[in-house]
Amino acid sequence: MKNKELFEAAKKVMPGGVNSPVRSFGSVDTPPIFAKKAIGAQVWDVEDKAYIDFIGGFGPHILGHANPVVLEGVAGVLSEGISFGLSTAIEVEMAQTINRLMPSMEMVRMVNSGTEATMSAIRLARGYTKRDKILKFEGCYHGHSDGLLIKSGSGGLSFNVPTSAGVLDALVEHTLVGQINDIEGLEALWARHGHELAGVIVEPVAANMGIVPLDQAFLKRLRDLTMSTKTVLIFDEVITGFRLGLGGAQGYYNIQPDLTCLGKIIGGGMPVGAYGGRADIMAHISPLGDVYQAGTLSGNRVAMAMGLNTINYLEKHPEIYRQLEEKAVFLETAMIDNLKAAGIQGQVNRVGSLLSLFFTKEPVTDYHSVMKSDTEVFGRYFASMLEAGILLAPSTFEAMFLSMAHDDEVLKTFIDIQKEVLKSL
Ligand SMILES: Cc1ncc(COP(=O)(O)O)c(C=O)c1O
Ligand SMILES: N[C@H](C=O)CCC(=O)O
Repeated sequence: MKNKELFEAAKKVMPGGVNSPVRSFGSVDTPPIFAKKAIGAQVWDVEDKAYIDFIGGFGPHILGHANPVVLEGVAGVLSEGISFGLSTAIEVEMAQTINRLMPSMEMVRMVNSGTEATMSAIRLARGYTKRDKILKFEGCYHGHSDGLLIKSGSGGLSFNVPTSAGVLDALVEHTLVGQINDIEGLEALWARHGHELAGVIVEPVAANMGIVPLDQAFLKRLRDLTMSTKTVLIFDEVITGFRLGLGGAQGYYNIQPDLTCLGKIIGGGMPVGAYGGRADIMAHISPLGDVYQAGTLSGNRVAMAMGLNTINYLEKHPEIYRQLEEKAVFLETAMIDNLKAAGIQGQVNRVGSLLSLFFTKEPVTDYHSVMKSDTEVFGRYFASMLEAGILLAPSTFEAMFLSMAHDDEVLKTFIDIQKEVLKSL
């Protein structure tokens, strides 16, 4: 079946024709493609058209799609059974590996998605502190658990439902919302509510309203304030974990949170999540403590094997992070040049191998400047790039992910195509 036929068929049996809203391409007003396969930096759709891919599965494929390194031994794992309702040795190895590379994660609990990780970390913060309120930041996305779907980023922002229907008012009431990079606002909020806060959750690099770097000074102030009130600081590193470096964003910024949430890369593309942190806090998780959290498929062997294959490779080849940085700087510079050549006022934001292009003349440093970017122009840019064989994430509010499979030739092809597309807008 072709893309169009599949979408028509899908819409009859799946809400919006998709299992995750962003995949509908709804916010860029373009019919979606259906993927058939992906290898390296390329994705093919069901009509066998090839695209250079910058979605990267929304983050896990740092080594490129279907990398043999990631898949090694997986067939053997499958043939021995993948979930037993019992613990397995590979789960211990995963926790030890995460703990070695991210020492703030003294204890680790595996779950099946980033959503589960953040939801569980919030519950733990509340159980540990015996307080109700939490703080999140406008435009940050932490998955789709009720209490975090408030002024959120990603699909919520793209589809204009940042605060979801169906979320209890009581949860909205207990979720305070701040602004990233606004130290004064943070201090004012702390003066009023600091002692009521169980936890603060933050993406240390905002990556779900496009890429918006957080100032180190802001993160540092957040760390100091949370310490002063014994509020649990939670870094949501579902995207940044093992992407900005082996030590994640916390290593990159040299700021240690109390709890960390991981996902994506640690499953090598399989459903996965993890949360972990200070042993004295994690000791409140069942069966040690009274904060309950469980999972039939948690720590499943395929996700553990593919995640460990990825992490072990990254650990053996730490030069990868320098190489990714070089690729990303090359791309960033060329994108800025392309914008100039086309006479378009735009902003390229980048942290490590995460990039964003915003169609706005002012620097993008927070939620409000993100919202000044022109989503209609982005829609036209997206559609023309797709037509020309470049697959971008289908929203201004999603990141561009680079992988080791994006070699010079691939990057140059992107740059040449982008130059022409920008001129045509
Ligand atoms: C920062 C962040 N946190 C949490 C999530 C939720 O992860 P998942 O989609 O695996 O539930 C995502 C992505 O979806 C994310 O980007
Ligand atoms: N921004 C989200 C994850 O990082 C996109 C994934 C999704 O919602 O399908």
